[in-house]
Amino acid sequence: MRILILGAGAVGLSVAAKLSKYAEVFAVCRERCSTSIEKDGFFLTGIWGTETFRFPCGVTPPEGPWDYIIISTKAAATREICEKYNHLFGEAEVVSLQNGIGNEEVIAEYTDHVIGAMIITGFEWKADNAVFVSVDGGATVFGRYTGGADRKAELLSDLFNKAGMRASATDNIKGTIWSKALYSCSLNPLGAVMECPYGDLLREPAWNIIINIVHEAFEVARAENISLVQKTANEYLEFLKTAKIPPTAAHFSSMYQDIAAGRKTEVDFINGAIVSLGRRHGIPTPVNETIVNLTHFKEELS
Ligand SMILES: NC(=O)C1=CN([C@@H]2O[C@H](COP(=O)(O)OP(=O)(O)OC[C@H]3O[C@@H](n4cnc5c(N)ncnc54)[C@H](OP(=O)(O)O)[C@@H]3O)[C@@H](O)[C@H]2O)C=CC1
Ligand SMILES: CC(C)(CO)C(=O)C(=O)O
Repeated sequence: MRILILGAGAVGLSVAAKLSKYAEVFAVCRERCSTSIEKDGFFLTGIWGTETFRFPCGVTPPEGPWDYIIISTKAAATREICEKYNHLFGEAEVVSLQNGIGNEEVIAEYTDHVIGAMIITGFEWKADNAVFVSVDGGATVFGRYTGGADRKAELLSDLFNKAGMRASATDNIKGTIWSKALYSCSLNPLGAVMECPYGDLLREPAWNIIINIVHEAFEVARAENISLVQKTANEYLEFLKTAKIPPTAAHFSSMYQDIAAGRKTEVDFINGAIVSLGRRHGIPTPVNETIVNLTHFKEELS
């Protein structure tokens, strides 16, 4: 199987490393990363174990055809990646291994072969050729975009499992992506602005804000006809508190890490997407809008 990973950073390089033992993989990454990886290998540490990997990577992808093309940039770069590399898409299944709402819609403008994914494992840069895998909030889930059972999504999930990365396939990838977006819009920006790990957000003043974020987002999800496992905002909040926060309680959000490193966050594709979809449906989302502004304010101050 031939797999191309486009925009390989903390997530993409780690996944490339693990898959490289079972498939022909090439990771398109920044030159600083490929230079270090070619010289010393790629170091993975943390809950997936400690191992050094060697796999092909660089700034220029080899020719296709590819079976799967995995996009693993931040959401803001999805269109740029599609513009630059859509000539390689061919019959490949193009997979969004990203956070946020809207990546699959962008990819679908360039190909009919779109697979969505939801990943809830934590990856932190340690060097240009080193990543620490910090937390595991559940299996990675793949599914045909926009829905339905799908053999190609199942095959990819099987390969991830074989390579030691917990995965499954779903016939409702939209619902799965939205469920992660609800988790991210509740915890990610607040953790960044307040500079605290997820576990601290269970304290009452933070939780009061999260209640409002989730209620607004839930109304938008309903207007978008998203099928979620939890049928009410309160049910989701209970799930967040009891099932999702505990395994990632010590984690500092990726937006916190982005701001600390002087990068822009993905807030526009998480809470910002709730705000813009809310506008489309005439649903007020003042708390999510405030969170977007607060996060941008924090980005500017840092
Ligand atoms: N890190 C985590 O714990 C998790 C992340 N996610 C999601 O996964 C996605 C990827 O996250 P993550 O890996 O952390 O992000 P990173 O920023 O570490 O990785 C993306 C990489 O793509 C590079 N890149 C951007 N554009 C191009 C291009 N045109 N050509 C080559 N390389 C390019 C970036 O370089 P540069 O920075 O120089 O632009 C960066 O190295 C995000 O949507 C994130 O929210 C989901 C679950 C957990
Ligand atoms: C690392 C983790 C599990 C927690 O936020 C995550 O999935 C993310 O940042 O998107």
